[in-house]
This record gives sequence, structure tokens and C-alpha cells, in this order.
Amino acid sequence: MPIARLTDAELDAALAELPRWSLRADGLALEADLKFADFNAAFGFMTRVAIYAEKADHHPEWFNVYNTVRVTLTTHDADGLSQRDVAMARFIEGVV
Ligand SMILES: C[C@H](O)[C@H](O)[C@H]1CNC2=NC(N)=NC(=O)C2=N1
Repeated sequence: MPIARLTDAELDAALAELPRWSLRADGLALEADLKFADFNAAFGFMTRVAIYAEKADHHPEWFNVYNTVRVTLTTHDADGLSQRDVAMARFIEGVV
């Protein structure tokens, strides 16, 4: 089922609220580069996000190298950004 895309105003508000996150060049995703103390901390973070993702049925795209995780949030069912991405970014800010 399609999900509503963020309006320009909603997107501006989300970017203001989430300083660690930036808009991908194509405007269809939020990105953040996160750094942790070590691999254990990075993988612990990914585990917490994975549990959220399963509950929310909303899944991140991410790339992990040792203590870094590059996270990309987009809503496939919206072909762009939705409030689900904002909610996930907020959750991530609470556990990072
Ligand atoms: C069938 C299932 O509910 C959908 O494919 C869900 C799963 N996880 C998802 N994750 C993300 N990031 N976007 C989606 O549109 C999405 N859709």
C-alpha cells in the first residue's frame, strides 16, 4: 500500500530536528554516518535498530565497517521519504 511522502515543510522540519542527518542528492533518502567506540558498540546499535525495524516493518539500508555505520533511510512504498523515515531517525538518535 502506498505511503504518503513528506511535504517540503515536513522535510524542512525533519532536517532541522535531525542535525546529524542530511538529504541524499536525489532528495529521496536521509543519510547519516555514525561512529562508535568499536565494532561491538556498532553491532549493538545495529541490533537495537533491527528490533525496531522488525516491529515497525520499516527497514534501514546500511553499511558497516568496523566501528562505523552509514545509514540510509527511505520508504520504498513511497518512492521517497515518509514519516516512517523520520520516526526511525528519531529512534536512532535515541540509541546512538
Ligand atoms: C511488505 C512489507 O510490509 C514492506 O515491504 C515494508 C518492509 N520494510 C520496508 N522498509 C522500508 N524502508 N521501506 C518500505 O517501504 C518497507 N516496506
